[in-house]
Amino acid sequence: MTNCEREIFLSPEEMMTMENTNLLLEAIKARAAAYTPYSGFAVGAALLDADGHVHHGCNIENAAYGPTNCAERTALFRAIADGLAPRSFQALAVIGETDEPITPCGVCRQVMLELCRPDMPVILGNMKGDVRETTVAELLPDAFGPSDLQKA
Ligand SMILES: O=c1ccn([C@H]2C[C@H](O)[C@@H](CO)O2)c(=O)[nH]1
Repeated sequence: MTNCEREIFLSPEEMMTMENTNLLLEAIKARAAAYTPYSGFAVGAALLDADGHVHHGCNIENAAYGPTNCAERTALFRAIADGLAPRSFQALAVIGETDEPITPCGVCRQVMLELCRPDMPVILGNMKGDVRETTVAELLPDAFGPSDLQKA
């Protein structure tokens, strides 16, 4: 057996790290499309669906500021508009040029809770390579969510 033929076995932790890295790389690709004439702060998001497909999102700013859409919501709304089922997603990665791994705004946290399962992993990164993994529920404790209206 040559070195090339030898199989490489990865531990579950190593597999997880690889999947997170891949999704963050997709978020970096998504970030390239950011429209940020006001803040100059580009953010990218990548949403992994149940079939393994990735949906890109970027922030899209507005002269009136308020209508600005964050990268996270762009990815989620795009996937829902494309017909994917709410709460069917596997993971969301987000990246921006922050000192620590980027942390989503409150509006995006509420939208994540609406459209993702509470235990869905959220992988947060920055352009220096720092990474933090959390979940939708951890990002929005004590939340008012779909179950409170019993329309989930
Ligand atoms: O998690 C975040 C944080 C901020 N932004 C955007 C909103 C705005 O366009 C810019 C500055 O807040 O970054 C995101 O897209 N996602």
